[in-house]
Amino acid sequence: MTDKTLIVSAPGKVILHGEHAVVHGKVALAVSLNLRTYLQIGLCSNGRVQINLPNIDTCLSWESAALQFLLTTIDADVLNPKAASQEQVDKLRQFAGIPDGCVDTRSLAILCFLYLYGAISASSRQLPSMEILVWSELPTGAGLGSSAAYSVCLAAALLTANESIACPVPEENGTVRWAEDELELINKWAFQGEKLIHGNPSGVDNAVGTWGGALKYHAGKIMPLNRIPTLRILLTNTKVPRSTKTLVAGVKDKLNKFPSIIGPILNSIDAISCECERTLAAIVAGDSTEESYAVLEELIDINQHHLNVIGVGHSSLDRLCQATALHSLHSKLTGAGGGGCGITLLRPDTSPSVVEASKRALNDMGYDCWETNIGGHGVSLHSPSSLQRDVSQLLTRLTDCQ
Ligand SMILES: Nc1ncnc2c1ncn2[C@@H]1O[C@H](COP(=O)(O)OP(=O)(O)O)[C@@H](O)[C@H]1O
Ligand SMILES: C[C@@](O)(CCOP(=O)(O)O)CC(=O)O
Ligand SMILES: [Mg+2]
Repeated sequence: MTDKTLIVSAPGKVILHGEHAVVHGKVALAVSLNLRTYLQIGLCSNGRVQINLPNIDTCLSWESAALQFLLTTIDADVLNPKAASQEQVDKLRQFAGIPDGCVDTRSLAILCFLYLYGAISASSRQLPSMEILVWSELPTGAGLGSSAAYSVCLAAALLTANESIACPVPEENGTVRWAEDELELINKWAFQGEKLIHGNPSGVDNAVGTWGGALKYHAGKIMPLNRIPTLRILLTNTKVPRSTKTLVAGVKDKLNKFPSIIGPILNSIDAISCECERTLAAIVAGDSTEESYAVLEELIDINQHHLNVIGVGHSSLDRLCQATALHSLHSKLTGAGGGGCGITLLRPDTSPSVVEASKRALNDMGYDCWETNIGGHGVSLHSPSSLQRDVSQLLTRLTDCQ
């Protein structure tokens, strides 16, 4: 068991195309964001386990002895991650006082932590005393993969703390990543965490959180996208709350109810992702960029209509699309929809005045709006001095008031 304080981080993501369809085995294209979730873990000897989640105003602490039931409830092999059974989830719910069917932010975060902590500790038959602090730059529950970044950080930190994977040493002012097989293990455990939060996740979000960059995800296969141009994307948060778990379940119900109506729409979304990939490659190759951007814009419009048809749109997102269309810009929801965030594609030559006017219009509607940098690196371990000064100060302040 390592005795150091560790700081890990993982990026959020933007799904360009394929959300929801990817849950049903279709292709999705996703890129990591420069917004990250940070987790600080310190092992201690006070016989307690504490988890502090300031983004969701939650700080819980248990006597390790009270958590002993985890070792009898969860019989997991750390090298072979498996999903929590219904019986295990029921026991975790009972312990944490979470009624069945509760999908609020706090309940899902606690269930995810308890399962990963119990399952990753189960092989060593020990429940280490620790303090964990998780803080994120990502809005929670807005379609930017905060749940996956949370699960990836927890998996990486817990696996490193109990020495199931190596504890690489970052250089002064540096960050370091794990070996490929260790990243695979982190990703698999994070997927189990996502299952507790999403119900039936595709795995695309935790893959981006683990590996970063741009990737194509298809039926569990992760393929890095090497031929994509530097995309300019305006990200807008409508601030309308929603739950991925509820929206994913809604699409499944619709598909079961109308398989021959919804099935073809999911196939069409799959085709949109593939066409988008080809068009991005054409831009990199320098083929008629103007025309290619026009294709990307049309794909965004078609997909936004499809997402409305499968029931994951929202009037706040319709207003976002209309507001940007007034400036000849094209937008779609990103992530689970139902509110949350939308993306607007900017062309390389979209003028600053158009961007500013669009942002102003969206701000006036009460939305947050900013131009993003995409392509943040995957899950990483930080030396404290490598953190940006504002992040470092915030973690210190939050640690001091624990
Ligand atoms: N920083 C965080 N602290 C605690 N819990 C978090 C944090 N970020 C995400 N979560 C968990 O993830 C859930 C949000 O996941 P989800 O509905 O999939 O939205 P998204 O992944 O788009 O942000 C929250 O309800 C919470 O349980
Ligand atoms: C709707 C979905 O495709 C993406 C969900 O993303 P988010 O949780 O809204 O960031 C679900 C999934 O792929 O697991
Ligand atoms: Mg999520």
